[in-house]
Amino acid sequence: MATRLLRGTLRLWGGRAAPCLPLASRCYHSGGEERLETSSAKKLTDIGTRRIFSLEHDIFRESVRKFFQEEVIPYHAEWEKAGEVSRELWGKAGKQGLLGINIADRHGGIGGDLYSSAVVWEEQAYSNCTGPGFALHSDVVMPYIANYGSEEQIKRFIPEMVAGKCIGAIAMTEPEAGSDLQGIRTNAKKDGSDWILNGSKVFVSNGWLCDVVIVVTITNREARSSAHGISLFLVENGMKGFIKGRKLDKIGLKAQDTAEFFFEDVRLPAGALLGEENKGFYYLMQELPQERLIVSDIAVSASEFMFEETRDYVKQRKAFGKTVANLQVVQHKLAELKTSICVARAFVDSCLQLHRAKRLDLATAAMAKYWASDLQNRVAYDCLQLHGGWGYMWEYPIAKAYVDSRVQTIYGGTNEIMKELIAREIIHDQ
Ligand SMILES: Cc1cc2nc3c(=O)[nH]c(=O)nc-3n(C[C@H](O)[C@H](O)[C@H](O)COP(=O)(O)OP(=O)(O)OC[C@H]3O[C@@H](n4cnc5c(N)ncnc54)[C@H](O)[C@@H]3O)c2cc1C
Repeated sequence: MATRLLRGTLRLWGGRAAPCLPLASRCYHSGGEERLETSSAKKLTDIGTRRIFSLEHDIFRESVRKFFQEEVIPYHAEWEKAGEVSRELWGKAGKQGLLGINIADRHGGIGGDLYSSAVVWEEQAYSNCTGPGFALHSDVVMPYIANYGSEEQIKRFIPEMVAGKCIGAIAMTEPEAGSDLQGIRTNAKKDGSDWILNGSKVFVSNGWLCDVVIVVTITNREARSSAHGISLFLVENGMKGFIKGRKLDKIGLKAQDTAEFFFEDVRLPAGALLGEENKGFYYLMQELPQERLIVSDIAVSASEFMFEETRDYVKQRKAFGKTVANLQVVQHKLAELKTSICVARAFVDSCLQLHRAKRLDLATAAMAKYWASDLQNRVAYDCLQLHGGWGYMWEYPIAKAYVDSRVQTIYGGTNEIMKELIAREIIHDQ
């Protein structure tokens, strides 16, 4: 399996094997002291920076960057019009070894480390293309199946998902319940050994294209709290009574196929239950820090991208006989932006390190998500402003980056909920 991760890499090495692989199961040399942090690098998006990464990650990053440049950027405008990316892209990503990187190879995943997954999240943010829901599929949905699924479920779904033949989604939010997950109404009742599922879900990323969706469901209304009566089910496209409503018309993420679902007496076999009955809320609490870490890493990466776009723009745009970059007020704004982004990068890199060591707690992940996504929106605002009127035009990448930033403070748990989690930890009696 590991060879798949290196497929792109090998090309760069002229077909020779790279010195060592960034595998989850293997101890490898980190980059060490000689690697520049982004604050000292020529560009915030440079390859070969940040001490959490190694040379092997750099080689992998080269191949991922090339993938986004060749297979995603040229088609993205077309996908924005269609409201979805092509299925073919998923197959190409699977062939390139970009899906399920951090899933153990004993489960049919690629067996790469967390940092290699982060390389894919970051390179997608640098490409300014938000259509492909790779991070959600690989690093949100697949871990639930790998960590809580039966052997049969793992064998059935993981290899197909790694190949990009089966697209995954997760449906928690309902029209009447988002932040307050315990208020969901979608329910499953036992009928012999089967379950009968009824209800609806909304805002499901990858929803239109997905082949399998994890549905968060009430299974015990009499539980001492609703958190103790929630279960997860794997629901497959084409099941009778599983209806995909429509692709939702969003202000940004135009190529992302966010959808709504209806479940009308969907008969689920016992084998569709993911993990144990009524343990769903516990599984969500275990997995949500990773989802929030992804949002924070993407937020900082998007900020790095917007900063570099803006640096280039102000250095060539002329006003009052000199470039805009020559104006001191602009220089100070750039200094503020760069400092804020580099400070956020340092914290998020430290969270990546903690998570790799399985030490990232709920409140720290919430801090990263809240801080980085808020920053992304401030950076988007200031960078668009520095582009003047052209920044408001869709043909300029900053316009797309601006609208795509907005949702980051909302999904994965709103930033108000993040503050609740952080505050709870602060006032919690030791
Ligand atoms: C593009 C997009 C993609 C998404 N993808 C997915 C997905 O794949 N799967 C999925 O399940 N969901 C997804 N979501 C849903 C997202 O996670 C929810 O929108 C989010 O959790 C907020 O829930 P809500 O929209 O119901 O807002 P509400 O819960 O109704 O909140 C409304 C406002 O009240 C505030 N609020 C609520 N409770 C509190 C509180 N206790 N203290 C302070 N303020 C509070 C909120 O912060 C918010 O500002 C997606 C959403 C979007 C927009």
